[in-house]
Amino acid sequence: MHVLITGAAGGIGTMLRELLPGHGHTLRLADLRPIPDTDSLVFDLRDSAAVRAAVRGVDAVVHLGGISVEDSFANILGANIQGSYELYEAVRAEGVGRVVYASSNHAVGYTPLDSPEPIGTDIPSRPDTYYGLSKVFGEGLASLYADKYGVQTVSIRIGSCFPEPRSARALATWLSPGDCARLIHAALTAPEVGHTVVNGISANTRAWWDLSGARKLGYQPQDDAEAYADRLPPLDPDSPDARLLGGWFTTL
Ligand SMILES: NC(=O)c1ccc[n+]([C@@H]2O[C@H](COP(=O)([O-])OP(=O)(O)OC[C@H]3O[C@@H](n4cnc5c(N)ncnc54)[C@H](O)[C@@H]3O)[C@@H](O)[C@H]2O)c1
Ligand SMILES: O=C(O)[C@H]1O[C@@H](O)[C@H](O)[C@@H](O)[C@@H]1O
Repeated sequence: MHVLITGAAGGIGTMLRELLPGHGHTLRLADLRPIPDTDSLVFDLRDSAAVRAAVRGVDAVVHLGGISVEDSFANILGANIQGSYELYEAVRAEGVGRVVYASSNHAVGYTPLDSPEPIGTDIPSRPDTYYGLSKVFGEGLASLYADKYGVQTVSIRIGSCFPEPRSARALATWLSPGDCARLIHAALTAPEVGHTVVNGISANTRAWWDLSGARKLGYQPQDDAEAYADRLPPLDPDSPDARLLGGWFTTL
């Protein structure tokens, strides 16, 4: 498939630039920042004309662009809320069939981790930050554009996607680079997804998230954060990281 990646200069974008071509995809790259040694597109997602030109002719968009941590409401409003709106408007207008949307665990970050059952995606929105709130908006936007205009989206509530787990919390939430590419490939290619929300982590021994939705798309995770457990300090059972899905973001 011909795929536009927004936010392609970022952490996940950098991993996907390496890994998605191995799944058979041809990439067009976009970000606010130039990507050295590439002919990437450089524009702000709030620029509707630039966004429209960027999506023209692709089969799908992997939408990673935006602010990926907590910030002022004004900044989140521009980059994540308006930026995602401009992206969906462009996709609709140019007849692009599919978006893979980088949602986040922080859309449901105040969910308590006290259930004996794995946590699915059929839980209420409980954003833990303005950042998480923008991900609730993004999932709502995807739902609207699927129902009203037939734009298909897989919204992936990503856990913690970094080269290695960075904390004891990430022993549950880690999404390895390889599994991230496998999940995004599944989200790009699964038939008839309408708007589907899935959780996005590796096959972690300590996972509290249910991966059945992602597996239904064809995702077969191959990594487990447990391999890094010896190197990380233990989880304090009284800390937000142990008690709430969004962990320390609830303290921001
Ligand atoms: N890394 C994770 O663990 C994780 C977890 C959950 C969700 N996500 C989501 O996945 C996506 C990618 O995450 P990441 O870790 O690579 O983040 P990142 O911050 O490294 O990358 C985001 C990119 O978006 C670009 N960007 C920001 N504002 C923009 C704008 N107005 N117009 C155009 N581009 C803009 C930035 O320049 C940056 O390169 C983000 O949407 C993030 O919220 C990431
Ligand atoms: O919860 C997490 O670990 C991650 O959640 C993502 O949404 C954020 O973009 C990232 O900065 C966090 O590290």
